[in-house]
Amino acid sequence: MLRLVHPGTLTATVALHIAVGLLPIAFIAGTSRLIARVPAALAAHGQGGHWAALGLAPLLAVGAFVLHQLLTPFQSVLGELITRQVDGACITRLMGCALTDLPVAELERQEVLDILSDARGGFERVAPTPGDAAAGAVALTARYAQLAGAAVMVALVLGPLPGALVAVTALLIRFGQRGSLDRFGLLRRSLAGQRRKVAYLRRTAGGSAIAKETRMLGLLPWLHRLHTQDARGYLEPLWAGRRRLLFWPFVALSGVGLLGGGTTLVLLADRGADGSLSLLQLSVALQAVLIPMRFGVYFPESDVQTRDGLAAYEALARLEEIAEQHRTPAPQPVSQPVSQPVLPPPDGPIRFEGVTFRYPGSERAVLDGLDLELLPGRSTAVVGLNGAGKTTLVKLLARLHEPTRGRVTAAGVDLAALPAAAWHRRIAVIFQDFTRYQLTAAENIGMGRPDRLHDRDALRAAAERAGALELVEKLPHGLDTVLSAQYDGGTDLSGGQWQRIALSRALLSVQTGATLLILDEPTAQLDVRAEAAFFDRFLDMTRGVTSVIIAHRFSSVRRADRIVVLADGKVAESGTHEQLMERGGRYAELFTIQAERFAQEQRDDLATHLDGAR
Ligand SMILES: Nc1ncnc2c1ncn2[C@@H]1O[C@H](COP(=O)(O)OP(=O)(O)OP(=O)(O)O)[C@@H](O)[C@H]1O
Repeated sequence: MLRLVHPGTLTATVALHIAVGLLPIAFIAGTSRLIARVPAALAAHGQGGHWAALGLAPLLAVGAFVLHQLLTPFQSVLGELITRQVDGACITRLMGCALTDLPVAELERQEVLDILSDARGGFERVAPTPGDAAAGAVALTARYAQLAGAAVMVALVLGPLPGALVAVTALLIRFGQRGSLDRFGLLRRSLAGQRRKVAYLRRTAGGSAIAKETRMLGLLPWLHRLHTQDARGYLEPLWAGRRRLLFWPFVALSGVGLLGGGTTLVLLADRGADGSLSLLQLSVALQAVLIPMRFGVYFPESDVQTRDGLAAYEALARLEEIAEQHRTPAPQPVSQPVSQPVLPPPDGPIRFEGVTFRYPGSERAVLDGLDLELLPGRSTAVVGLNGAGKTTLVKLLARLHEPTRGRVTAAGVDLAALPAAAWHRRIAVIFQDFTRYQLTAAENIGMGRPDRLHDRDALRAAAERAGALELVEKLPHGLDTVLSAQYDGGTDLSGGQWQRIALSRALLSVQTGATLLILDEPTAQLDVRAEAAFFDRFLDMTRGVTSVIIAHRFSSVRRADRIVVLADGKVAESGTHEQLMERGGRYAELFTIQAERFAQEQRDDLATHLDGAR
């Protein structure tokens, strides 16, 4: 991890810590010399020579003290610099890993989510970060420099054996405690799942979204109970572990410290009593012996930082390892030539060929031998009941998951053989839960093609095609308005307005090279009529583009070139609206039920309206 620190910063920090660590040793030397000179100064008192009798000792003591005070603040300044450098590099790696390198299937695995939560917790400064760990580790040089200085002083006064004794005692305590801390760190890591639950509840309860429901439904006591229960599930094993792994070893190690320190002090007292030590030696050794004794406590500048910060760094390293396992191509037999993936022509048909898909850890096949062809330049609407697998189909098409069996091809080329990034550039998707970035309108639209983010004409053209230009122009700062009222001059958008922005984003991709447009029910917040109008407009605007539209309400997509009904993991029916109605099958049945319900709702609305008017 220290490789992430700029060499100049690292060298300067280590040098500073060594200086700050050794200055107390110089102070001990100065004060001891001062004490030793006191009798001579007293003798010279009144004869005007008492300052001269003290010699340079006061200067050494005061100089060491003042310099120590002056340099100490720079320790935290340089420590902060190390923290920033390491965290900056790590956060870039974490973003790359979580947002692109890790396959989506991995991001849905419990174990990976736990690791991710630990890594993210570290970077969000919920716990010490890897940068804090690096700064804390470097800060230890001050402690060890001081220990070395103290041991040398004891050795000079009492001999090499007592010098070695104080050093070894301090190191034994230190490494004993470090071991305890590491074991405690492992326990903490094993509780990642529980910790994630508590963190989720705290984050949710701290946000504004839940406030309305909490008031309306009187959820507060229930939330309190849930929080207490989850917090106990996490904290009780942690506390028990702290007693077992930290407290009792601490008591035992304190005994070791007492033995080593006590032996040295007894030796010192004995040598002092028999007159074989001068006042200077006695003072030096007495003060020096106290320094190793401080190794009996945890170091506030380093211990928690290295334990938790390293855990976050290790979590990042494990995520990168998982991502790497997916990146490594399967070894090819030596006799077979390595084939380069060929990008399919953009105007070929896309086919699902006998595609079966199970989510990791699930026995149920969501798609079960599905065959489906998406015709180039035409719109295909995919409809079906809740849980029929419509979104799953989109995920396979977008290569966020790979089929368990069968394949998806574009112009005959298996998508699995293509680099995912190249395929992604061919697609524009609006997901059900598309991201509403708290950024400017320009950036929200420009996300469709980040390399065209500054091409205002392209952004406007996309907004115009999506019917969002008027909306954008009415914003307080036009395209530069932040789409969140939480920022100065920013504004919130309605669900429908957001959909238009998302559509502009997708159309920008199409304008600049994407050849397949996918809409996964981005109209959930619209009423029936608005949804139908949205899809009609969409179909008009994207004529000639290969598009896939997922919809709940059958009536909304009746104008699609082809409608596909998904059921039991397969295509149950397909055709135009008219063909499917004529056929009188599942589509016709569900369409009629939905149409009747809609007509009834309209009659009810009208009756309520008339009652109110009377
Ligand atoms: N990440 C996942 N892990 C395990 N099962 C999942 C996952 N995502 C979806 N499923 C399951 O797969 C099935 C199909 O889900 P999918 O979201 O594809 O349906 P859908 O037709 O889009 O439904 P809806 O109309 O409600 O959006 C459901 O039974 C769902 O529970």
